[in-house]
Amino acid sequence: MLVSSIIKAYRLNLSSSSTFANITKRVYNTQNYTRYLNMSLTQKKFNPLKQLVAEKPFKIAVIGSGNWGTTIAKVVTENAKQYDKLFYPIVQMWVFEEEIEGEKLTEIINTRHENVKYLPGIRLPSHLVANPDLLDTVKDADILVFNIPHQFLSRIVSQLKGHVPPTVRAISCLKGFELGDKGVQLLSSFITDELNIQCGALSGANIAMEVAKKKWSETTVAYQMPEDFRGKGKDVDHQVLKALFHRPYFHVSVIDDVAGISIAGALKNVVALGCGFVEGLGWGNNAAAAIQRVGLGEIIKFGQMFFPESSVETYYKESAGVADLITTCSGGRNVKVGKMMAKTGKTALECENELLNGQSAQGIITSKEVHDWLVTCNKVEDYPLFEAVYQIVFNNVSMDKIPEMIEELDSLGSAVDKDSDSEDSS
Ligand SMILES: NC(=O)C1=CN([C@@H]2O[C@H](COP(=O)(O)OP(=O)(O)OC[C@H]3O[C@@H](n4cnc5c(N)ncnc54)[C@H](O)[C@@H]3O)[C@@H](O)[C@H]2O)C=CC1
Ligand SMILES: O=C(CO)COP(=O)(O)O
Repeated sequence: MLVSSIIKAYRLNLSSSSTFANITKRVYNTQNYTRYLNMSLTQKKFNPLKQLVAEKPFKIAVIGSGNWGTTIAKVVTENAKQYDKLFYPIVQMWVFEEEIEGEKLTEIINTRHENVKYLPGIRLPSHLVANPDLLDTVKDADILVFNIPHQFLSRIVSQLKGHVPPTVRAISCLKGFELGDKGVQLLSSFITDELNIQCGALSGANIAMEVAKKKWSETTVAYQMPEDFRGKGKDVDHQVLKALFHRPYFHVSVIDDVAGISIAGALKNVVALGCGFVEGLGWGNNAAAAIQRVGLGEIIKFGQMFFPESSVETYYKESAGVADLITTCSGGRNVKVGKMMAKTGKTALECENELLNGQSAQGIITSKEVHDWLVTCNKVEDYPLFEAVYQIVFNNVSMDKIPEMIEELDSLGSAVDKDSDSEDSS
């Protein structure tokens, strides 16, 4: 009886535009959660996304094949196979070609189904095709998933200009900003402006290797429906994006706040460098937590100041917010680079080269982009942590000075420590 009413609830939901998350909420609301847990797996596996059908299955192309690029390509290829009425089963992945011990990386991926350089030890689906030709990769694609280190985006986009019809939709998985004539820009907005295509973003607490190993995590996809939406089954909407990225081990929440998730994703990399500094100095967990607290405040302030369309809620409710800050500061590449800088005295670029085997710690460049932008706006003093990270990375300022550099002034406008110092010496 209960089971049939839950299945009925599922079906009711199907006829509305509810998402999987809403369905789960309804099950919770029945207050028969324990009995729900005891339902057979077959009943639980009823998946409303399987009902989605496209008039002509959407072709997917992934641009990028690094650590996260390859992982996301694996995720969407698994879904292309699962949702065969919605997606074309073969996914193209553009690879910046390089030779590994005399063999082309694309050939290795296409024959051994492993990206031995950027995602070693992970078996890739056989219908994921590595392609060294950018324009051939995107030919006839309906959905472009951008996933490269953000310093390469503008060059890639300029090569794509004139080769992507305006009906194509895109998602940017990059974390960073574009700083150009228009000031500081979201990468999704940059893609939209340059290619004249609608572009959303994917961002979350997602260390790539964990997702690649199918360890459970969450993410946030943000997409605003375009004015020229062509209709259900003909165009990309939130449900299609859920089907594209959601896996049993990779839970997706789809929202509208592209700016919020993008700002959080870009700036947490700068905070993670700062976190690495204090950890590398051996200052302990309290110091790391202090950096994250100040960092979260500056992230939210940056969003409100420069992208007022972003929602503060996104920073604490979504995986792309504080959860991403926590995971990156625990085990990401940026925190590792910061730690190594503190322990060895080497520069950020030396540490990136030595630690990451061709991968990128995006916080290094982002800290410069943020600094340059804040200088332009005369707002440097409002972001003492971002500025401290920039000064340490680019001007060799001593990390020991972090507490002074980020210290908040008391109501009298003076730093409390100065008083206590004079007490000590008296
Ligand atoms: N790795 C991770 O855990 C996560 C990364 N991200 C974000 O995803 C984006 C992509 O990161 P990853 O895939 O990890 O890249 P990565 O850090 O592994 O970078 C290596 C990639 O850059 C490519 N590359 C090197 N030189 C190039 C050039 N001149 N032009 C074009 N490509 C070149 C390499 O071929 C390789 O595919 C970044 O913005 C990152 O912040 C987001 C979530 C998780
Ligand atoms: O974005 C990430 C986790 O969500 C990865 O962070 P790193 O680039 O610091 O590894």
